[in-house]
Amino acid sequence: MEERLRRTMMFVPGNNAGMVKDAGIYGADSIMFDLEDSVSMSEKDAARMLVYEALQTQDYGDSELVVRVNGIDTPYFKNDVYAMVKAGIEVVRLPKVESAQMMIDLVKVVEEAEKKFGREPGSTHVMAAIESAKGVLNAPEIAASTDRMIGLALSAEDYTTDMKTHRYPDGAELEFARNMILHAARAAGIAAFDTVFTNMNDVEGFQRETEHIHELGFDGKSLVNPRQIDWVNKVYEPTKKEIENALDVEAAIEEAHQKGSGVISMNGQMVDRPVVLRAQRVIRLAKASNLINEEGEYIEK
Ligand SMILES: CC(C)(COP(=O)(O)OP(=O)(O)OC[C@H]1O[C@@H](n2cnc3c(N)ncnc32)[C@H](O)[C@@H]1OP(=O)(O)O)[C@@H](O)C(=O)NCCC(=O)NCCSC(=O)C[C@@](O)(CC(=O)O)C(=O)O
Ligand SMILES: [Mg+2]
Repeated sequence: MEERLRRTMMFVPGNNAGMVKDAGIYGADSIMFDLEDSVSMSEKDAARMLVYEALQTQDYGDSELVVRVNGIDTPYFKNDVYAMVKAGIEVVRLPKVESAQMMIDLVKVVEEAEKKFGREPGSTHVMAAIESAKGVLNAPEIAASTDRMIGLALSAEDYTTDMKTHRYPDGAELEFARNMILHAARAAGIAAFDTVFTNMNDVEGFQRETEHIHELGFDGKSLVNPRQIDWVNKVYEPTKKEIENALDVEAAIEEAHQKGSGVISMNGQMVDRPVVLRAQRVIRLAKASNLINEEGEYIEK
């Protein structure tokens, strides 16, 4: 199956009826309804009901549907998971994950809910938000904790609090966590999401951070505002040169396969499996940015 693009995962406060209703119009790769920290204690039940209703009635297009449930040690957790699985959510994101056992405990509740509400067993995926030093150090075992896992996310607001620091423009305080999470995710074959950027007025800072995490190899970022979607997509958009090279690689490897070989030389450059996999990712990103037409050619903008 073709790997899903997850450049943009937008938080939508679960108690905001307007935002929940319109969340599908912005074209986020993933929409993440939040039942946790953007919802006050007094609104937890109302938010869960609002999101449940919206999942039954709204059309969110091609966006992947994710919910951030309340923490496993809260009184809301089980009701959140049951309601969201009943509504057919695609991914449950567990916040403040510090151990593989927390993911195993989540999956147990997801399994119960799938059984109770007649959902296909195994159809609900999960992901972990890493928000503490303990979570970062245990990232490899968390990433490998269950077959349902689609990704790890860095949650820098809680993480920097746990580390007794705060966020700085150069992001030095996040480098260790970013590298741990990225390596743990890649070793387990799942996605890695960088953290939210919360200063809406600092567009330059947002772009700088996105370019940095794109270079490191993250799949994308968690976002708090629809304006950030285009900014991320722009950074992840391949260049004309990258696209043309990827199309050449695809053609070259096709020719190699016809000759019964897995490797070929293209303009003096060896083309083998890793080069092909990178080219395929460039082509997927180019298609998502409407930069390749039906005939598989680059579209000049
Ligand atoms: C930031 C701001 C207040 C700015 O307000 P503003 O009013 O300036 O927004 P504008 O740009 O003017 O809005 C223009 C139009 O877009 C609509 N619109 C805006 N935002 C939308 C959205 N998110 N979803 C759908 N629609 C949206 C809006 O309704 C309007 O629609 P309309 O009136 O029709 O034109 C607003 O965006 C917002 O509330 N964001 C969500 C905040 C949130 O969820 N925080 C919790 C998650 S972080 C966390 O918990 C930390 C973490 O846990 C993270 C981790 O774990 O990763 C960790 O530890 O790090
Ligand atoms: Mg948090």
